Amino acid sequence: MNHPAPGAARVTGLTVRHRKALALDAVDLDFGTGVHGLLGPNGAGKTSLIRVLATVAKPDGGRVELFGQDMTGHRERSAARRRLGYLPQEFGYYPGFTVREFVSYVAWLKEMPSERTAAAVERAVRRVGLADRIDAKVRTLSGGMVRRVGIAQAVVNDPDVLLLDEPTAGLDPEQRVAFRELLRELGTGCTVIVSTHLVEDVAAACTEVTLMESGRVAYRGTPAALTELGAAAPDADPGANPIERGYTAALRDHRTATAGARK
Ligand SMILES: Nc1ncnc2c1ncn2[C@@H]1O[C@H](COP(=O)(O)OP(=O)(O)OP(=O)(O)O)[C@@H](O)[C@H]1O
Repeated sequence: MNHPAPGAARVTGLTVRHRKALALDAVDLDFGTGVHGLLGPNGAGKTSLIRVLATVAKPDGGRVELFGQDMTGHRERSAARRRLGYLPQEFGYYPGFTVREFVSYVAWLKEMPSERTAAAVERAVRRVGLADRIDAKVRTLSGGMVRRVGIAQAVVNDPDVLLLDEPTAGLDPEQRVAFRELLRELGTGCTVIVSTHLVEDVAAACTEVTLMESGRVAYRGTPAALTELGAAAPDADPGANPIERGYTAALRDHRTATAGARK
């Protein structure tokens, strides 16, 4: 039997605890080229997974591999970080920096060659639609614009794995549409993992959906397959859009299966 080649980001038996809370419970996931939407209720474990993949948190159990390398060693983590882009859920920035200064600083942290930095910063800022504010101080920007600066700093090094934790929170509808287009473009050559509560972002931009629930993977498939699941659900909420119905149906199936397994 042929096994597909492992993706650029892979976790096996990944367990993360926060004091008594089990945030991830022996999760196995493999992410290859494309845009992967991470969905799930509050507290499902999405941020915990992204933080481990970004190498900012250590797992309590299991294995994390990026670019085929185990992330236990300091040297491997440092090498992987240069090829990662990461937008945390709560994104820290320096309000007194201009957009250009801040994104350049991140490029420097990623050890980008200095002769490439200026053009890469301009391109990243242009990609998020902030070219006209590049020399504005970050503190003078709106919340949605600051989020876009966060996306720009995450893509400045042309990462091979891009991790975005709720990137569309606070974006206006026009910017969300533009952002989905950027995601689709990025996903053609890179592994993008994006957590969101906006199920329609997943329908519009993702090649694969991973639905988390209570630290486990509840569903994995294409957005089209999730939509089909919703269409087949007997008591679907008529007010919900097709993929939202799929989301609800997949969660319900997972909860039923988990409750059945406990009996
Ligand atoms: N710093 C922390 N201290 C204690 N418990 C935590 C901490 N961070 C997360 N948790 C717990 O771990 C579990 C997973 O949380 P996580 O933030 O990964 O979920 P999430 O899917 O990202 O949620 P949300 O959609 O609300 O952002 C939850 O039960 C949460 O309460």
